[in-house]
Amino acid sequence: MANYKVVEIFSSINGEGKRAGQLAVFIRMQGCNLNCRYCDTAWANEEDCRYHWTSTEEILELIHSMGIKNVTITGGEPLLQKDIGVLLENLAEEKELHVEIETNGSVDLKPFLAMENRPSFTMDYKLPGSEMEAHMLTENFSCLDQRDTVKFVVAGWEDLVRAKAVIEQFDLTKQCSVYLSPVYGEIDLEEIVYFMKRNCMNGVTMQLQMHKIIWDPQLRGV
Ligand SMILES: C[S@@+](CC[C@H](N)C(=O)[O-])C[C@H]1O[C@@H](n2cnc3c(N)ncnc32)[C@H](O)[C@@H]1O
Ligand SMILES: Nc1nc2[nH]cc(C(=O)O)c2c(=O)[nH]1
Ligand code: SF4
Ligand SMILES: [Mg+2]
Repeated sequence: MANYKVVEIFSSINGEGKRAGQLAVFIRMQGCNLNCRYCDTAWANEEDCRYHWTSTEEILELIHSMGIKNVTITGGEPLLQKDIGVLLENLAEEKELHVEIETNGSVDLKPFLAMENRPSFTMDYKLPGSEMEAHMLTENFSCLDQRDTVKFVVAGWEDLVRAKAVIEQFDLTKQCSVYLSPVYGEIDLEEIVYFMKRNCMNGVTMQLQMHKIIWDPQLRGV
């Protein structure tokens, strides 16, 4: 039986991405292969973080019991779960659901492409401010289409400059949605708008994490 290390399941409005503001069920998995300097869920990556081995059936049942049609799988790094393909296949069969998966840009997406009704990927490209850029697999860009998003979380000017270079090098706005999002509380928000205007960044969306405005940014399960 396929099981997953789940640290929390909750419903909220999605604070990020194309469906920001809509209700979603969040499934957060334990563990990550990266260690972004600013990670807001570092607690979920700790070896001794308490998790619950949860089966595919239990996850499906919970989603149905909540009556919510958007599902966000996150972590930690959800694509590191050994059986994640089984969960994604099962969710893909539920045609009324819209499933998205938040992934850190270091895990190969190819194994998940063949599936019918595959989930939407929101793939981070980690910038210098994360100290994790060396782990990025740029081959992943060619796996993405209009269902998907590349997200750049920016800590400062250097990150903005690098994000622009990557967007241009891979012509990302033609391929998928492209988002710029601030590292919470670190960068002057006006600086992002100024940079976008100065560089005429058409087709790029700036987005703030809505849940950190509504609730205490440290709060879990929202
Ligand atoms: C916690 S991660 C989990 C999924 C996956 N490991 C990843 O990095 O995409 C979910 C999203 O939160 C973002 N994030 C983490 N810490 C943040 C912070 N301090 N401010 C803004 N966004 C942050 C990540 O960049 C990612 O887009
Ligand atoms: N409300 C809310 N929306 C989110 N969208 C992506 C999240 C994540 O942690 O991946 C997240 C989260 O933690 N909370
Ligand atoms: S990849 Fe995601 S979960 Fe892992 S450390 Fe970075 S932001 Fe946190
Ligand atoms: Mg979060």
